[in-house]
Amino acid sequence: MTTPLSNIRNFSIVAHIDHGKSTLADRLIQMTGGLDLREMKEQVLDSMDIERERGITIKAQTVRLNYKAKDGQDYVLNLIDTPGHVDFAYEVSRSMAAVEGSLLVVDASQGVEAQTLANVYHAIDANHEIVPVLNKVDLPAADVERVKTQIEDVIGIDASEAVEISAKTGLNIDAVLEAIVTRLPAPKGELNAPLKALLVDSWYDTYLGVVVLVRIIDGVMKKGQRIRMMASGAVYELDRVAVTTPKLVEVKELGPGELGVFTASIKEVADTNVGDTITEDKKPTQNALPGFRPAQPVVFCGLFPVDASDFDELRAAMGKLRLNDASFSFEMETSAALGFGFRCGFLGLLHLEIIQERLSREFDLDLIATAPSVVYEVELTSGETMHLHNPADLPDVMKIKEIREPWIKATILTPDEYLGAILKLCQDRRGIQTNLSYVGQRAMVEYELPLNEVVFDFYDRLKSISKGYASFDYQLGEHREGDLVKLSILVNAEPVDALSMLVHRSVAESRGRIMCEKLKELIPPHLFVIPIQAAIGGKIIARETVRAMRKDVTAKCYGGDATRKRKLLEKQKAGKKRMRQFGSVEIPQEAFIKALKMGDD
Ligand SMILES: Nc1nc2c(ncn2[C@@H]2O[C@H](COP(=O)(O)OP(=O)(O)OP(=O)(O)O)[C@@H](O)[C@H]2O)c(=O)[nH]1
Repeated sequence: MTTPLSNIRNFSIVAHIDHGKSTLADRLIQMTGGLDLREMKEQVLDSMDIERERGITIKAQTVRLNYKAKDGQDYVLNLIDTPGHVDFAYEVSRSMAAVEGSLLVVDASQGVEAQTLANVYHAIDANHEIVPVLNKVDLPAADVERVKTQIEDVIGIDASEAVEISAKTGLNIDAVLEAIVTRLPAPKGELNAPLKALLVDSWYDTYLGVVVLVRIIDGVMKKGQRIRMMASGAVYELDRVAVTTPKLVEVKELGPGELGVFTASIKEVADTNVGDTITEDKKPTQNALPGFRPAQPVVFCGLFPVDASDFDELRAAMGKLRLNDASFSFEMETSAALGFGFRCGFLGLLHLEIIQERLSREFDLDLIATAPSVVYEVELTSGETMHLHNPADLPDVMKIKEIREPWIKATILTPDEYLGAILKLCQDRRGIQTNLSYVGQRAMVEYELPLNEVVFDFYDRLKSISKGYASFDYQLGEHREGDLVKLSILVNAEPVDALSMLVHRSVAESRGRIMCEKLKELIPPHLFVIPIQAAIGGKIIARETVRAMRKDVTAKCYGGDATRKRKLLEKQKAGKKRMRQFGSVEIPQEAFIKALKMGDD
């Protein structure tokens, strides 16, 4: 017997980073007996180690709670915990499509902040009923009235009935549960219609294989059923149907309005399309649900093992990561300086750093991330056109008729106060403004921009100059001819292809100078002077020098103190591990990321 629709509530929690979303989720689980205290590890929903250490949520987690309300009825509350960081906005919007309402958590001592706005817009766009929750009222700095006014002025939703809580002490958590029941709508759906379910997410579990998270819209999903993925046409037989509390608990069936998971011996995550509609093979629904646009990579770069013999391990590791993170794309690449590696696409700089951190931590791989690039069309004087993935492969300029670069149509939403700084940023990145209008309190500006001006730090620059309030989306446009030149970086007169990039002639000199200045700070002194140069073709356009210094760290410890000498040499050896040898110069691997940040940080 499935739960009647009127006794189901599906909701997400949206908040600015660190405002208390995960702590509140833990409290709700504790209050509804999802797990007993012994099982309640700190932040039970933030499952990945990196999430716990960085204190951020990456994957949306779903929990089913059983709650006896004050009206004496039993309710099923399905909670989706969503990522707060903008890199994972795509996860947020997908989770929103699966539920009917949101708790908007705002730290009563901080007030409405960047991601509060960015994430609540996702909830508003998904037509959610929104219940404001003021958290951390235990803090002396909490100012409930100010924050209520702010929510009404900045976001434009009524906060007079905001629930005031402390997720830390447990104050008033029961009022949140009552608000979920009384103020959020029950889902709609037809029990006797053909099965129609939304594929919300999928991941790879070492024991269960591919697990798929679904929201049932109509009909019933049960073990043994033959289902069809409407986008791919693939047909599977359900091995098991379950709910996550957050432990996985098998159930006989899932009815309309319910959130749950299934396994069906699906080989890999890539066989599932998030946003797809799932129906019963022999009695399919007539109309599929509106799907999701696949997440588009915003940042592209090359990833290479510091130690070339790690290549096969890197390939295997990336395949495993891809199983769990469908938004991470990669293809093989070779570099003269770095050997074999992969050109990868990410949702943003944080996503890049997390993938790199996971690869080094979970697979013990030391990697180098190279200069970002996009795919250029190079028309040669011979008449043929080549697709250039790697700037290092640019043919001799005498053979090039023209280079065409990909452009995008970008839409930026921002509170009016940041508009000026954003227009300047777009101008500096060769942007062409095509439209400027107002959507409520927000300015909406549309720009055509070269993709190579966006791939690396545009997104982060946009966030930092707008304090995270601006949101950015883009559609790929056509390729256009551009006066592009290859900017090479030479360290100790050796070209480092991993740092070469194609840039517009008008910005080549300033980019070259910034790169040399950064590398001068990032490359440690050696026993000899190291010249660092930027060049276009054979012409040097910028130069810095790394001074020489005595390198014998043990020179200071004389006499018999062998222990100290050994410790110092061990420390020096460990430091070498993360270096990459270029000719006679050792370049630390983080230099490749930091040198490329064009911002002032
Ligand atoms: N004083 C106080 N601290 C709280 C309260 N709720 C959460 N915190 C603390 O605030 C910090 C962030 O809490 P989280 O629940 O991880 O915040 P979050 O919104 O989940 O952050 P992300 O997972 O990064 O999105 C933690 O140190 C919590 O202990 C509260 O009610 N009062």
